[in-house]
Amino acid sequence: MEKNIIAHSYKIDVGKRRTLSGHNSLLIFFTGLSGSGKSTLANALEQRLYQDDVKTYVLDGDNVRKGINSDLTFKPEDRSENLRRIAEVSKLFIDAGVVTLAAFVAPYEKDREFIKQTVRPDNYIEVFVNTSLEVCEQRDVKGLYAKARKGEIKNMTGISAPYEAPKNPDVEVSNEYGIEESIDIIYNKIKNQIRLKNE
Ligand SMILES: Nc1ncnc2c1ncn2[C@@H]1O[C@H](COP(=O)(O)OS(=O)(=O)O)[C@@H](OP(=O)(O)O)[C@H]1O
Ligand SMILES: Nc1ncnc2c1ncn2[C@@H]1O[C@H](COP(=O)(O)OP(=O)(O)O)[C@@H](O)[C@H]1O
Repeated sequence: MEKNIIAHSYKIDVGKRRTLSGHNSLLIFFTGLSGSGKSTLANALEQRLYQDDVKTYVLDGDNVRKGINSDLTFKPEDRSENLRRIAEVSKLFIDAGVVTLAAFVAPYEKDREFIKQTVRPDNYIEVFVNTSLEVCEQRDVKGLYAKARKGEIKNMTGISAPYEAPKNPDVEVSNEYGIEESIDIIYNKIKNQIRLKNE
């Protein structure tokens, strides 16, 4: 009992923590087809924020699907579970004051809405990387589209599984913009929501 009281007295309540200098609560969520440029843009934006001394972390397939979510496939229900866990992890990161950048296909509207509600809508910026299937397939960064066309991969988004395009994203970019131009667009959208270290 006493232990609980002591533990509680050391807890900073979330509202107070958010007023600490440099504390940020933001999830920048990049959605789009495989090869659309999500990871490239998330990492480039992270570099830009790094120059502002903002604490960041990038979540993507490389560090999530190979680790905490290595038990999941690309069936719709597993994608939902993948994104549910990503939402909960993002919530912890942003509660710790880290600007979190997430790059996932997230093809279903209901899963994206779940993420938004989990981190709270005020803390959520949706970036739709609207690169066409044609361009993604030409890039075929990981050779997945070729495999999907040959039937070697099932449930490939854009080929044999759907992508529900966001109807109302906060930001939309595409391959018509260069990488730097896309970063400028996204940065301008979020800069007022980022608290700088020395503010
Ligand atoms: N069937 C199928 N469909 C789509 N993508 C596939 C598939 N199989 C493997 N990959 C690779 O896994 C990455 C997508 O994983 P995500 O966790 O972002 O997907 S999802 O949000 O759960 O839908 C995706 O990474 P990115 O290319 O970075 O988007 C692919 O490289
Ligand atoms: N305007 C652009 N925005 C983002 N990526 C681009 C752009 N033009 C070309 N690319 C290239 O497209 C590829 C996209 O791959 P990646 O970022 O891994 O996509 P995703 O994470 O969506 O699967 C990279 O090789 C990147 O250099």
